[in-house]
Amino acid sequence: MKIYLTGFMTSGKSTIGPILANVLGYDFYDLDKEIEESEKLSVVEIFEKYGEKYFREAESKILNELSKKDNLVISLGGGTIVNQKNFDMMKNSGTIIYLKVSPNTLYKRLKHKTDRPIFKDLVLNNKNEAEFIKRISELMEKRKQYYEMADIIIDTELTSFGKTVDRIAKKIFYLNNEKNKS
Ligand SMILES: Nc1ncnc2c1ncn2[C@@H]1O[C@H](COP(=O)(O)OP(=O)(O)OP(=O)(O)O)[C@@H](O)[C@H]1O
Ligand SMILES: O=C(O)C1=C[C@@H](O)[C@@H](O)[C@H](O)C1
Ligand SMILES: [Mg+2]
Repeated sequence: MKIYLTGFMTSGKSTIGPILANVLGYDFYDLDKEIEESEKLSVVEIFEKYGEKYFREAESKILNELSKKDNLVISLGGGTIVNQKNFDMMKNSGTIIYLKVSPNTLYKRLKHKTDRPIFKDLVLNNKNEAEFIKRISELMEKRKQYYEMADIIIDTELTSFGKTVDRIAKKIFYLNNEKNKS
C-alpha cells in the first residue's frame, strides 16, 4: 500500500508522516527532503535560484520515482497535489490522506517560519495577521478542490500528533482488512 499525505504548508505532513510510517511498519519519504537531497539545495534556495517551475518539475519527477516502491508513506509538499498528473497518478496508485487545518491555525504555525518560500516575504516583512490570513485563505481556496478529493480527510484542528496518527492508522488497518476480504 502507498500512502500520500497531503495538506497545506505546516498542516503537519512532515511531522506526522514518519510516526505513521513507524506505526504501520512502512518506509517513509519526505518529498521536499528528497528534492533537497537530489538538488543539494534547500527548497528556498531552489525557488530562489531556479524558480518555482523548475521546483515543480523536480517534484513530479521524484514523486513518480518514489511511487514505484510499495508499503510506504510519502509526506508530499503542500503544492504537490495541485497538478492533475500528480493527482491522477496518486489516486490510481495509493491512498491520499488530507490533513485539514484552518487558516487561523496555519497562520500561527507559519508566522515565524522562513523556510517556506511562498510565505517567506510575508514573514520577513512582518505582515499583519489579517493580511497573512487573507493570503493563506486565498491560496487555500485555489487548492482545496484538490485536497478535498483525497480518499480520507482528517480534521486535525484540535488534535495532537499522536491522536492524528492513531486515527489514520485505524482507517488504514480497516482498509487493508477490507482489501484482504475481497
Ligand atoms: N497538532 C499538530 N499537528 C501537526 N503539527 C503541529 C500540531 N501542533 C503544532 N504543530 C506544528 O506545526 C508544524 C507542522 O509542520 P510540518 O513541517 O510538519 O508541516 P508540513 O505539512 O510538512 O508543511 P510543508 O507543506 O511546508 O512541508 C510543526 O512545526 C509542528 O510542530
Ligand atoms: O505549498 C507549497 O506550495 C509548498 C509547500 C512545501 O512543502 C514545499 O514543497 C514548498 O515550500 C512549496
Ligand atoms: Mg513538509
